Amino acid sequence: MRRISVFGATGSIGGNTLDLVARRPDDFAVVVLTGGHNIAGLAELARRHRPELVVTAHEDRLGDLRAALDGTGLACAAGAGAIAEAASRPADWVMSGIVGAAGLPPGLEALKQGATLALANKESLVCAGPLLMATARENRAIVLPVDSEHSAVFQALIGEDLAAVERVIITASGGAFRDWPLERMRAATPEQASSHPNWDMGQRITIDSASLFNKALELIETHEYFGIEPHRIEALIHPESMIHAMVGFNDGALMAHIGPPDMRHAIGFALNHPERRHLPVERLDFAALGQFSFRAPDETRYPALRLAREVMEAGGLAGAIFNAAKETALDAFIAHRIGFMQMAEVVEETLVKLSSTGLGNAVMTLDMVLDADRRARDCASSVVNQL
Ligand SMILES: NC(=O)C1=CN([C@@H]2O[C@H](COP(=O)(O)OP(=O)(O)OC[C@H]3O[C@@H](n4cnc5c(N)ncnc54)[C@H](OP(=O)(O)O)[C@@H]3O)[C@@H](O)[C@H]2O)C=CC1
Ligand SMILES: CC(=O)[C@@H](O)[C@H](O)COP(=O)(O)O
Ligand SMILES: [Mn+2]
Repeated sequence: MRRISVFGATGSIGGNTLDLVARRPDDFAVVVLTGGHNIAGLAELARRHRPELVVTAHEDRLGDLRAALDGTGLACAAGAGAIAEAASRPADWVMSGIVGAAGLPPGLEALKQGATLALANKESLVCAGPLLMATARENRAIVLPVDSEHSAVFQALIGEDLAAVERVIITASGGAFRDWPLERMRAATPEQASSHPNWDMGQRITIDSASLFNKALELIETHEYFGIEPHRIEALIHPESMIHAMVGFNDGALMAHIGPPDMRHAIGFALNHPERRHLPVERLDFAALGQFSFRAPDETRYPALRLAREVMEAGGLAGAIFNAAKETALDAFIAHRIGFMQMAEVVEETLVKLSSTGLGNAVMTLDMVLDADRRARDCASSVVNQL
């Protein structure tokens, strides 16, 4: 019986993870479930999976969580500190399914206690790739990528020599506005951006898909996780979202990972690793699909891709600044305070203003990352206020 914890249980990744877990009740014992504002959803999951501990991220919701769990005998806690502490509870496998930089501290705690970290929270690698990977190495823990493209690259690399990799192509659906002219994108609303053509995901990543900020994060994630040089990593628009990534080798071969847009594949691969087991995902009928299409992303429509390359070039704390500025800009867009294309302006201006915030020769620590994150949020907020 494997002991597993799910951070971000009330979200899209959390739901898909627990769907797989519920299909094999004899194989898993649930240690921790965490959520945020969705107390009713968290309590329902807790009643079904009977974890040792249930945690909400919000201290002021502890009373609500207690009431929702009344009569279950389940222990509960609240707050960001409680979430990080919960991650230090012994578990074999931990799903990192919180959205945003808030996923970093519990991910590090899970690695410190030697768990396998199934990493959906790409922000952890963007903000603190060197720290996360060093923490895994030092504690002989494993990080398994769950982001669909990175799971695809991981699978294409099994048995291969990284030195033989010439290029990695990660695909992008193009998001909600892929066929819109740029002028129309400028006036796009959060409601319009919150609808994904292929994937069923949380609102924040769905909007990031439309701006290609999601792909920008994923370029950095590829660089940080696999150690592949930035010039070898490409983004390619593939509207069908069936090919998730391709790895090109020095003999000209390309290994493509193909499957339906269903996160239960990438989550299930990490859950069953190192085995492969049956998963309840659709089997593709290529004759019925007919064809796949591709196009190059236009960087005037998607400045996020250029910014990601600048971030990879700068290294150090630039990833933490980039992510925090992006999260702040996204909040402002969702609140109708700035336009869709202005999100990239906020991020670019924050990167320029904080360009001297570096690591120097220092080794990255969580405190440094959190400090850069705070400064970037402050700076990006003042940029938003001036727009
Ligand atoms: N959804 C997908 O298919 C994919 C997602 N990812 C990545 O996985 C992560 C999760 O995405 P997704 O599931 O779509 O997001 P959702 O918005 O659906 O879920 C996010 C989860 O995090 C919780 N949460 C939100 N804010 C905080 C916080 N400050 N502290 C602790 N918990 C918090 C939410 O709680 P509550 O809702 O209760 O407030 C919820 O449980 C993201 O990093 C995303 O980029 C990567 C690839 C695919
Ligand atoms: C499912 C997944 O991994 C998402 O990150 C997905 O890639 C988002 O779709 P886009 O390709 O539109 O960014
Ligand atoms: Mn992805």
